[in-house]
Amino acid sequence: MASQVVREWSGIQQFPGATQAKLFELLGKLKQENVESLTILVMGKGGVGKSSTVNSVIGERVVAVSAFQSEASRPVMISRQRAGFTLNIIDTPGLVEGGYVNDRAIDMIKSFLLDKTIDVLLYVDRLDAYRVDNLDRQIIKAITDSFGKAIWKRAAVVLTHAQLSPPDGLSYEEFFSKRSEALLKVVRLGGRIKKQDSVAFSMPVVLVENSGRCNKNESGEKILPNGVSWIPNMVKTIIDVISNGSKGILVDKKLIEGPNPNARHKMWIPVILAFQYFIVKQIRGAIQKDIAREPKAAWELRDMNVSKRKY
Ligand SMILES: Nc1nc2c(ncn2[C@@H]2O[C@H](COP(=O)(O)OP(=O)(O)OP(=O)(O)O)[C@@H](O)[C@H]2O)c(=O)[nH]1
Repeated sequence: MASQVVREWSGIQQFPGATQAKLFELLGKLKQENVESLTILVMGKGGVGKSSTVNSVIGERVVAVSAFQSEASRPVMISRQRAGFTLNIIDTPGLVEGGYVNDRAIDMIKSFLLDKTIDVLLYVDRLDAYRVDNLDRQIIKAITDSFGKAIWKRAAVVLTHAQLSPPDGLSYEEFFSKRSEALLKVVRLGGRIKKQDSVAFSMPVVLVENSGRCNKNESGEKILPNGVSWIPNMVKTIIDVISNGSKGILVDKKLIEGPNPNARHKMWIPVILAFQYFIVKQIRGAIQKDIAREPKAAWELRDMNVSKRKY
C-alpha cells in the first residue's frame, strides 16, 4: 500500500497561545515517553457531536457537520503531523438506525479498522440528555462484541453540549456527575464489566463544547462552565488513558471475524470428553471388582452349577 503523505497539523496554530502552549507541553510529554503516534477512534450515536469534536481538536473543519443525522457518512481517518508526532482521528457513522444498533455501520467500522491499532476510544454522547436506556446498553454491547472488553480500558466518555444550565436545584457539578454515573453504569452493564473491576469507575469522562458560542477565558481559550479549558483537558485525558498500563487494541482478522461466543470454550470439549471417559471407566472397573469380590449366596452358587451343567 502506498504510504500516505500526512499533512502538517497547522490547525493547532489557530488556537490561542495559552492552548497551544498546553498542547505543545503535552506533545513533549508524549515524545519523552517515545510515543510517536496516536490513533483515536470516535464512536457514538448519530448527531451527538462526533464530527464537531474531531474538527475542534484538529482545529480545522476536516469533517462535515450536520444538524441532521448524516446517512452517507463513512469512517474517515484524519491524520496530522506536528514535531515528529502523528495524530490519527477516526470519525465514524452514527451507531443507531431506526431505533436499533446499526450493524452495517459496525461492520463498516470494523473493516475500516483492519490492521490498525486503536490507542483510545472516545465514546461520545451529549451532556444535555437526561436519561440512558436499553439502546445505550445495546450500543455498548455491540462495541464490546466487536472489539472485546479490553477496549473499555482504553476508553474515555466524551460529553458534548457541555455549556448548559442544569435544571433547577442542581449545580453544574451535580448534573455532570449524575449524567456521568448513569453512562458509566451503562458501559459497565453493556461491556459486561464486573463491579469489583474498577475499570468502568476509573474511566474518565470529559466535557466538550463545540459551539462557536462557547465561553472563553481572558486568554481566549474555550472554557467550560467550570472554567476548565476543555481542548488541552481532553488531550491530557487521552494521554492519561494511554498511560494507564493497558494495551492498545489491534484490530486483526481474528478480532473482526469473531469472537463467536459459542466457540469460546470449544477447546475444552476434548479434555472434558477424555475426563468423562476416564472417570466412567474407573467407576465401571471398581463396580466389576466389587461384584467379583462379593461372597456368593448359596442359591447363586447352586444356580451357577445348574446352568454350567446345562451346557
Ligand atoms: N451547542 C452545541 N452543538 C453541538 C455540539 N457538538 C455538536 N453540535 C451540533 O450538533 C449537530 C450534530 O453534530 P455532528 O458533529 O455532525 O454530530 P455527529 O455525531 O458527527 O453526527 P453523525 O455524523 O450524524 O453521526 C450539529 O448541528 C452540530 O453543530 C456542542 O458541543 N454544542
